[in-house]
Amino acid sequence: MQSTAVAESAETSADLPPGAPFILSRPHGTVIADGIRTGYDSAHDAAAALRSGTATSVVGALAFDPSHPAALIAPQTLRHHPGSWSPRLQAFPRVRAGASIPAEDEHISRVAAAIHVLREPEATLHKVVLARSVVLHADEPLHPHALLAQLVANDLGGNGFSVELSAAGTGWSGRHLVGSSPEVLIRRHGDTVTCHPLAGSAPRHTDPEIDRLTAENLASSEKNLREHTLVVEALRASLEPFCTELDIPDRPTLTSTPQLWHLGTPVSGRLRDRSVTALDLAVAVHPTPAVCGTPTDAARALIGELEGDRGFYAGAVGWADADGDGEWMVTIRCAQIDADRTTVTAYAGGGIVAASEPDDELAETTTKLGTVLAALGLPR
Ligand SMILES: C=C(O[C@H]1C=CC=C(C(=O)O)[C@@H]1O)C(=O)O
Repeated sequence: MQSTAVAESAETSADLPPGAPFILSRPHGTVIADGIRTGYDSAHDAAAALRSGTATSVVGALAFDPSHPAALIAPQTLRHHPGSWSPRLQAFPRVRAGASIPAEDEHISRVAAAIHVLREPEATLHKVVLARSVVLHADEPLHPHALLAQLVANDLGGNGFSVELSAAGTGWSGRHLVGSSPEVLIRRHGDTVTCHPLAGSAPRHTDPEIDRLTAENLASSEKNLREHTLVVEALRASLEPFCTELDIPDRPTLTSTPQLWHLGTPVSGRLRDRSVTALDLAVAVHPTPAVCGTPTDAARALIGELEGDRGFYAGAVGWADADGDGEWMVTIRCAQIDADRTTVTAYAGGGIVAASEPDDELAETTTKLGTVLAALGLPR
């Protein structure tokens, strides 16, 4: 059995070594991994190592497509700090916005084509999440932790993550995934399982009255409630076999980021079998219809056809320890930083249902891209 140093620190401002391969900052605590004992490109191998005690903790990222390599490691040390990370902000190199992939018109056409399929009288596809990316160019290498620091500082809850992706193998060496996700895929603490699926969005407004009305409209929007229900029902089906009790409110509540309002449902359950780890649960529930669609296989096939490989966007990042506890976030509001650190690709998608409108869906992705763009000092 390996021994990984697991430290609990009382410091509020966690020290982040520049080479740390993993950090997850959350309002209730920050987890930092340092050093790499073993890399795993298979989530199943990592989960087995954790169960057998070969690894005493596992951190990293799952790709959007579960058949693609994961970027997981058993770290040398895993440190837990109370509260979110208090970053020291660093100066950025100049960053310029490049191409949208696909072009905005093409994204609108793809959404229109998906809506056509969803509206067919005999449609078996009920929802698909379509995404686009924007390529950004930095004049000088951009350290992933510099972007992370700004994302954490901008987020009200101090959410943020940075993961080194080399463990995924060829093509991923030296690349990073950095973001500030508001969506909890799964959290396990003892026998308590929680998650907070989000689906259904509206942009924030600087005028408080318009902002309030926007939120109210979102809470009663049939189209957004439909998008949301599909995610909650998929999670119910995935979690039921693992839980003796499952508490799922009938209606979602409003939750917000600096850029968006979302519909969210706080789900909680009691774990049937304590040998099931947070990583096992993440693998079991990913990808939810918040990033893929309903039914999963048909939606994933359409995404593959229209977008190609998403890499680690719309996957999951998180940690699990020897007790099986851990937390995994959905990798949205994020960017992949290439190995030379001058090319940064930011991603955003949105759930499409029969009642969606293509222009609104383009606007929604633009708003979501604002999380990363604002952190880099770029206008939306
Ligand atoms: C897929 C993304 O967001 C998901 C999470 C919240 C709301 C969503 C929506 O309203 O479409 C998406 O399901 C993204 O930000 O790239």
